[in-house]
Amino acid sequence: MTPTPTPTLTPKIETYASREALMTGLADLLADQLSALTRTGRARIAVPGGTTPGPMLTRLGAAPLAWDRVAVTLTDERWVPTSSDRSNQKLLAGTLFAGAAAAAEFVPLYGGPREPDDALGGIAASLASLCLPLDIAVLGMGADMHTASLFPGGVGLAAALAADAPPVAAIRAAGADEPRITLTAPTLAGARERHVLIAGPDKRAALDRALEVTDPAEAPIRVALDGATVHYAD
Ligand SMILES: O=C1O[C@H](COP(=O)(O)O)[C@@H](O)[C@H](O)[C@H]1O
Repeated sequence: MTPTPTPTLTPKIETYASREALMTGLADLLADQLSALTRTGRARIAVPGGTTPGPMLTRLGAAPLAWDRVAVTLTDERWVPTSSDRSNQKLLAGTLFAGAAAAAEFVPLYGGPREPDDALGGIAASLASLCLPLDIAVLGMGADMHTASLFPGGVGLAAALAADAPPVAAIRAAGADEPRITLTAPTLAGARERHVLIAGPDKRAALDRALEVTDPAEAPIRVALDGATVHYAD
């Protein structure tokens, strides 16, 4: 397995005056990009879960665009029932899909109650037919430099970082409370547009660290940074 090479990276960094401006600014930018895509065809977007993107997803989901031409998936999912507060799918239900975006086609990454490894093939096939290649990937990042569920030190990380990795992989990591399923490095890097959403000085420091190291296994966010725009507020 050959790791995805990550050269010197120089993402564009957009700094916003406040978190509110960050959420609004990124949501409006994504709505513009999706609108442009749906004017001539279909659009495919992956969005993050976790604690940060809720307000951005709510505003994006209310945008008046042709959502029936948009396929949405997650960058990653926690392997928990969709009723769990840990579920990224549940987050989307209460934010993005609470608005006009309910008309979009959603491609879930959770396929329980099986083990994630047993569900990967079916999920990869759904993604390939409905959502890949991605037009837009919106990513979060943890202070440990993980993105999606590509956790440093995770079991399954090397396979998920490989240049020839399938679209999704299962990950188990000390930093994750439950097994995860994640879009892999080539799937994320293959998105035509990549936006990274981070808030707070801890994550800004983590981004700076990630730009200094060379090994994506140490700083998995690196797989998405080449040509990406990082959207940041304190
Ligand atoms: O576990 C996850 O973490 C990252 C970062 O989340 P945050 O809570 O620090 O904003 C997120 O992007 C990912 O989708 C999520 O599953």
